[in-house]
Amino acid sequence: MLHSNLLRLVARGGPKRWMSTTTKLTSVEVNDKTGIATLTLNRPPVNSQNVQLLVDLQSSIGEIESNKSRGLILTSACSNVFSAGLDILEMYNTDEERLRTIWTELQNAWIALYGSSLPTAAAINGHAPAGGCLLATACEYRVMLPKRLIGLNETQLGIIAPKWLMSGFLNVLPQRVAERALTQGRLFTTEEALAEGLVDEIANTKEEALEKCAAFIGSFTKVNPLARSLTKLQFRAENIKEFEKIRKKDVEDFVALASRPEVQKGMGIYLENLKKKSKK
Ligand SMILES: CCCCCCCC/C=C\C/C=C/C(=O)SCCNC(=O)CCNC(=O)[C@H](O)C(C)(C)COP(=O)(O)OP(=O)(O)OC[C@H]1O[C@@H](n2cnc3c(N)ncnc32)[C@H](O)[C@@H]1OP(=O)(O)O
Repeated sequence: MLHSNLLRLVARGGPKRWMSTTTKLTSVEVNDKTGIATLTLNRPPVNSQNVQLLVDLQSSIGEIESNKSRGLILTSACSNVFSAGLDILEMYNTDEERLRTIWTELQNAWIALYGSSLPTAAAINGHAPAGGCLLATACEYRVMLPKRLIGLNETQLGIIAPKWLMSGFLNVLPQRVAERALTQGRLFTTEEALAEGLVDEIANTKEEALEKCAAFIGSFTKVNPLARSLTKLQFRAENIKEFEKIRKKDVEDFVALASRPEVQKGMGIYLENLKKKSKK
């Protein structure tokens, strides 16, 4: 009781310490009382994942791990979007070297989060399609605001999510639900996501979502951290091993796919439609 009251107080603006951070598109704030770090994605308007955001994300995860925080909460500074996934503008009309860098940094960011020994939770305070869902499902626990969308919608864009990118999704959904959702490119509403187990709880505000994530991380207070992390990593080891085997080839596959003229044309149309929609 005392512990959960303390978490609530702290989530509402109790004593906080800003850590020194050299990154710009992510920030890290460690709560002095709980030792829990909040990692915020801060690339308005939609936290689309460009190389800089992905590199900053890795650096912030490293910072949190080396500062021995008790856990990590991933959230967004954007008011209605957790992350819109990869920055399509950055993948459009570019060269192979840039594509190689984008994909390598996406892989690096995913493995840093998925393979983190810390307890991790996502406070999903907005839409989380594609790469946004990837980051959320790399965490161990998800709390989402109502009436937002989450999912791997790649097939809707005519693209294929590789196996490693589905790992987190497959960790939380029954195979049958995951297969159907991935083949349909389905985006779940928050309420549907809760019913299927893609998210763990719903919160009405970002503050409440942070509080619930902190309570999840607080649930490990009495568990030996080494035993906890080794147990977590045993569950994830097979996916990590498979990923390590194919990661180089996966980069080349992505570069080949994303450079295809018809894929580039599709990206152009998709971007145009996004822009038209945002002007309405
Ligand atoms: C796509 C080709 C890929 C090639 C091959 C890849 C194979 C690998 C497979 C999987 C890996 C992962 C891939 C991805 O992550 S691809 C990205 C998929 N993301 C989406 O489909 C989401 C698109 N965005 C939206 O649906 C909405 O923006 C929203 C629901 C997230 C938020 O809606 P709203 O708050 O209404 O904002 P706007 O739509 O008005 O957007 C504001 C602004 O931002 C621009 N924008 C949105 N998303 C992106 C994005 N992903 N990349 C770049 N820019 C984006 C949008 O165009 C607006 O711009 P403005 O008009 O200039 O203001």
